[in-house]
Amino acid sequence: MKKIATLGPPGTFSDMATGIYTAAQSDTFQVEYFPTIVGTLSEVGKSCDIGIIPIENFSEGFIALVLDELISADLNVIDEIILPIKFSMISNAHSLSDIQQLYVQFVARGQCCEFLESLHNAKIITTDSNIESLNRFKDSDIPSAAIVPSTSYRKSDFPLVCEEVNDYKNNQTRFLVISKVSQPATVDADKTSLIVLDDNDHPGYLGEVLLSFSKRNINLTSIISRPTRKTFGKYHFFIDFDGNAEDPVVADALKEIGKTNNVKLLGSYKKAKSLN
Ligand SMILES: O=C(O)C(=O)Cc1ccccc1
Repeated sequence: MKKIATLGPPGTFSDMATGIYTAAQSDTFQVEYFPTIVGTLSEVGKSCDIGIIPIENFSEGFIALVLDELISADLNVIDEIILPIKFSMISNAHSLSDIQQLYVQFVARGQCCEFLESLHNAKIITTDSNIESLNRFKDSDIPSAAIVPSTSYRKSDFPLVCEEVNDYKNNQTRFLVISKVSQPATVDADKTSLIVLDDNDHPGYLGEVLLSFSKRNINLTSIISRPTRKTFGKYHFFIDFDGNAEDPVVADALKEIGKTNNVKLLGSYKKAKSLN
């Protein structure tokens, strides 16, 4: 049976995304849980065949440490999943002003800024997963709180619950399905991800890359840079676009870009539908 790595413990949003993915596959998978996002990624191709990790929140943007891992590791993207994300705050205190400490996962923190700003007395403790926040809160013996997935608790168990503490009602996160072994793109793959690695900086560098797409009418869906962390002012570019790398027009664009740039093709896969 194939093994799939995801962020644990069970009940995280990553676990939910994993459930959606596995339910749609003909293969059966054994889910293996890891305590951190980077730890999850590092098990892909080792103890696990594939992995599922969050890559982008619709308001906060990309998760930098995932982008950095994709630059340095030899991994392929084979699918994506978009999940609605709703957070609640649960507490053992009776009023917000009594809360002394609050646990929140480091990605979740940026999605609940307004609510967290309103808590003046609480010390914020960041965690690696939303279920770690839940568990550490349950273990605490002082007035505490946690930001947790709205599906992860029973309202009647806590004296104080604030629902939908996420800044945006329509909050959602995109997850990638990652594989070490490159897999042939499915026939319905209509999106491609790549990284243009900065080792050819010159005037017009990015413009040339973009022109290879625009002159072929290929629609970019995202472009983002990450610093090389070797020299100030040097960046790698992550580009997502509509189309399959095996489509002749796309292949032609990639060939042209590849002539003068070091391109890391992450993969072509079926684009997930954004939720309204
Ligand atoms: O901790 C989780 O539940 C995760 O899967 C990471 C995460 C955090 C915030 C939004 C989406 C995913």
